[in-house]
This record gives sequence, structure tokens and C-alpha cells, in this order.
Amino acid sequence: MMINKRLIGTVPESRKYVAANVALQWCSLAANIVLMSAITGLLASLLAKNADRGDFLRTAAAAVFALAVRFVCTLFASRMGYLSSRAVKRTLRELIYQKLLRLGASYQEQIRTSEIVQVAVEGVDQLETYFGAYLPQFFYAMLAPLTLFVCLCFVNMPSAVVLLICVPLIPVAIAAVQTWAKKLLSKYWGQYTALGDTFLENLQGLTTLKIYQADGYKNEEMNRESEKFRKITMKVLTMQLNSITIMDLIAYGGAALGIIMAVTQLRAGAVSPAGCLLIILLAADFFIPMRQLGSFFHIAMNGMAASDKIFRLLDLPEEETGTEDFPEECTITCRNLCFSYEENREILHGVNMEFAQGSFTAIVGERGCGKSTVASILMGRNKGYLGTVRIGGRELGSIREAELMKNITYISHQSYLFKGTVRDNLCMGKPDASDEELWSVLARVKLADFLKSERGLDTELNERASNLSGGQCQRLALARALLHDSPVYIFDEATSNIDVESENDIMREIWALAEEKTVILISHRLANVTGADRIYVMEHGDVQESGRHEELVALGGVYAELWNAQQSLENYGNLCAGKTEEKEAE
Ligand SMILES: Nc1ncnc2c1ncn2[C@@H]1O[C@H](COP(=O)(O)OP(=O)(O)OP(=O)(O)O)[C@@H](O)[C@H]1O
Repeated sequence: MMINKRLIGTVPESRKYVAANVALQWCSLAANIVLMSAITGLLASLLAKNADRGDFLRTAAAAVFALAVRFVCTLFASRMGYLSSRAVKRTLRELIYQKLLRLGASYQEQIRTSEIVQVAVEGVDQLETYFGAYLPQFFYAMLAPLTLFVCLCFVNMPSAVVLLICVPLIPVAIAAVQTWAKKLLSKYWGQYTALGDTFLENLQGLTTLKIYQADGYKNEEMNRESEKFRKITMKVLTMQLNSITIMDLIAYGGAALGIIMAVTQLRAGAVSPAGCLLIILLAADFFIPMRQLGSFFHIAMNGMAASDKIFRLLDLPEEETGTEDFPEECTITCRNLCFSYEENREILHGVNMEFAQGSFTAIVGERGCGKSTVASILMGRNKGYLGTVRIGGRELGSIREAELMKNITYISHQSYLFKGTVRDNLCMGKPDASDEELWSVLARVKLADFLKSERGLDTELNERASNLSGGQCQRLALARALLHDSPVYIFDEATSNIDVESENDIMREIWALAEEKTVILISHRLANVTGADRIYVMEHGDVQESGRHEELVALGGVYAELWNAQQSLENYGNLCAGKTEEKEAE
């Protein structure tokens, strides 16, 4: 009953703590039996009017001993609970972390980030209570009635049998609600993670929601979801309260039956007054552990639901991880590359591309034609592709992910900058970089003057560097990438949405970089790629044309069309800008 062998086997260290916890609770029970026996013995002597000083002293000594044992046992039992909780937290979080590392950069193909966060935080906390409280109670609840039965059967067998028979009624009642409760709890968890998802997304996109005045609408949507969650939470609580009421009825009813039996036996002369009193005093102890177990029942149910989620994450299939190093000669070739994010919706349809070592290659094309998908595949983020991707003759999948990350630097239009100082962010690119190196690279991206006017390398950045402009963010991201010093660089729209001056500065650096490194540039703006060694023009997930700029313009195909359209737009823009300047001069 809610004993998940796999779960217990996952944290073997917890077994000894659970066993110690049960043993300590059992000792406490034994001490209680000793105390009750001493008290009933004394009361019997008093009734028989033959109690002497020795009886009082013996009872007092037994009471002190029993209380001391119970105090120590309770103290150590809670310590054992804590130790097993700690072991569970550590082990499970470590397992989740290791699993994520093994899933690698492509983990999002299989599971959402918010689900991982909830499973690793809340899910593991649920299991902490499962191991710390439920499991020891489960075993103790079996052991306690049996121990009491063994003691009381020598006092009066019928009463002991009645008490023992009534105890299993509690787990039977629990089992009856379990089927219904299991469905309810899995629904509860589903809604909980869905609400978490929406909340995280709305929080991240709050500025956008405000700009489009969609925050009110989203607020109502979240209210509706929260209301649904509130209702299901209330259902869960009602279920828990009802099951507790049922268990109380059985526990007190069972104890009452045992007591009635003991009194009947006393009247029939089958048990002594002291024995009857002992049965009355210990009757409740038959049921208390099982009743307590019942109140941990919802903890166990939550634990089971959480463990299902944890195991779902731990059981996610892992692509075979590569074992080879990144090759010295790193020409990249894609042959018949096909990729789908979802079933029945192929995004790349047999792409053929080659990125020669030390060359500057551009990928251009309309929005959504699959340029970033190619880049993600090269970075090892999208794994389930068909066809071949070779780096220096080695299949991409056979290269270790850490090696890929080390040797291919990816810079997108929204490179992540962390809260912390400029130095912290830069040192991610090269942990042992000296201040001179940092300043030199900042000078290259033309950010040095600005930072000198601030607090230099110790300038603090907010989360996602929200206190820098878009252009400054990209310059800093480029500086970090330059420090990384990898043989291959992929720039994915790295200059989109920033000012022209920043774009030109960044492009200049990218061209300089291309003198010694392999550079792949994904760009909408064709003016940025005119000098590339080769340009791939993509359309609807396939390469339509490839060649140098002049060749493609002469071809008069898709590229030429795009080029002419962009040129006339840029000329028109320049014309307008010129006129404004003239007007201002007048
Ligand atoms: N994580 C994803 N899940 C499902 N579909 C996706 C995902 N990422 C991209 N797509 C789809 O794949 C197609 C190609 O997207 P991709 O980002 O590669 O295009 P792109 O050429 O880089 O576009 P853009 O120039 O706008 O960045 C799009 O139709 C997009 O909807």
C-alpha cells in the first residue's frame, strides 16, 4: 500500500534511517506498556488495599524510566526523520540534475522547463515527508498492534483478538478512498503544473502584455485557471478530511469494542481488574499508529504522484551521448538533413550545406524557413534529425556535448546576460582572463568608453542586463563570445533589432573574426553578407540557391529578388534621411 519499491530503492540510504525510526518508536511503545503495567499494578494493589511503599516506589521508578525512554526515543526518531529527508532531497535532486546533464541542451524537446522546476523543488519536498514521516509510520503501524496483541493476549485473549481484528479496518477504509483519490490527485498535479506554466510565462512577458494592454485579459485567464486550481485543492482537502473522519470512527469504535469486551470478560471473571484496566488503557494504542498513518495518507498520495513525475523525468529516453573530441579539421557538412519538431510537420527537407574550415558562410532566407533550426542542430540542441551532419568527417552525434559547446560559440539576437558584474559575464567566456584582456575585447566591441564612465568591469548588470541598451547588450555578448575563442562561431540574427551604429561595429568584428575562424552568419539583412565566401539561400526548409553574392545576383532568382527589394528599401531610407538632414541644415 503506497510502498513504491522503486522509489525506496532509488534512495537506499534512507532504509537505515526508516528502520531506526521504526525501532525507536517501538521502544517508546514498549516503555509505555511498562508504564501502564506499573500503574495498573499499583491500582490493583490499592483496590485490594494491600499497596505498600515499595509499590509506590516501583511505579514511580517505572514512570521515570518510561518517560525518559519515550523522551529520548521521540528526540532520536525525529532526528532519523530529518536524516532520511536530507538523504532523499540530496539523492533525488542529484539524480534529476545528472539526468538533465545527460539530456543535454536538447532537453526541451522532451520536457518543459517549468515542469522540471516544479518536480525538482516541490516534487522532491513532497517525497521528503513521504520518507521522513509516512514510511516509518507505515511499518510502525504494523508492528505496534502486533506487539500490543502479544502482550495483551496473556492478559485476556478475546479482548486482544477483538482489538487486533478491528485495526485492519482502517487501511481497508483508506484503500477504499484511494482509487478515487489517486485520480483526483493526478488531476490536481496536472492543474498545478499548468498554472505554474501560465504564471511563469505571463511574468516573463509582462512588459509585452502591458504594451499591448493584454494584461487584463491574461489576468482574467489566470484567475479562471486559479479558480479551477482552488476548486480542485478544496476537493483534495475535503477528501482528506472525510477520510480522517472515517478513520476516527473506526479507531474510536474499535477501541470501544475492545473495552466493552474487556469489561464483559471482567464481569464473567475471565480477567482480573488489573488486567481489564490495562486493556482499557492500552486499547487506544492499538489504533493510534494506524490512525496516524491514515493522516499521513495524503502525504503518501502526494508523494506517489510526485514520484510518478520524477520517474517520468528520470525515464526520459537519452540520446546516445558522443564520446569523441571535436576534430582539429572542422569543416561542417550537412547531407540530406531533415528535421521535425512535431510529427507530420517537417521543417527541414533534405538540406545540403557545407561550411568549410576558416570560411565565412551566410544563411539567408525568409522568416520561418528553418535557418535557426539548422543552427540549433549544429549546436546539438535539436537531436532527432535525419541525414548526416559531419564535423571534420565525424558524425555530430559522436562528439561529446561539452566539446561541441566548447568549440562552437552561438550568439543569437537575445544572448543571455546574467545578473552580476560585467566581469562576471565576460569571465564566462574565459574564466582566467586578465583585466587587460577584458578591456581589450571591450575596446574591440566599442563598449570600453561607456563602461569606464560607469564602474568599469565592476558595473552591475540587472537580470538579463535590463539596465543596458539593446546595442550594448549585443556588444557585451559579442565580447564574451570573442573571449571564448572557439574555432567555430554561429551568429544567428545577432544584429537584428539594434541601432545601425552597433550593427556596423558588430559586423566589422564578425568580419575580422572570420579571418581566422569558421563563421556562420544567419541574417535577414543581405547587405551584411555580400562578402561571404558562400551564401545559402533557404526557402521552405530547403536550400534554393547557393554561391557568392555576385553569382546569386546574376542568377536572378530568390536571392536577387530579395536583394533588389532590400536595396530599394534601403535607398529609399537613405533618401529620406538625406532630405531630413538637408532640411535641418536649412
Ligand atoms: N521549438 C519549436 N517547436 C515547434 N516548431 C518550431 C520550434 N522552433 C521553430 N519551429 C518552427 O520551425 C520553423 C522554422 O523555424 P526557424 O526558427 O528555424 O526559422 P528561421 O528561418 O530561423 O526564422 P527567423 O528568421 O524568423 O528566425 C518555423 O515554422 C517554426 O514555427
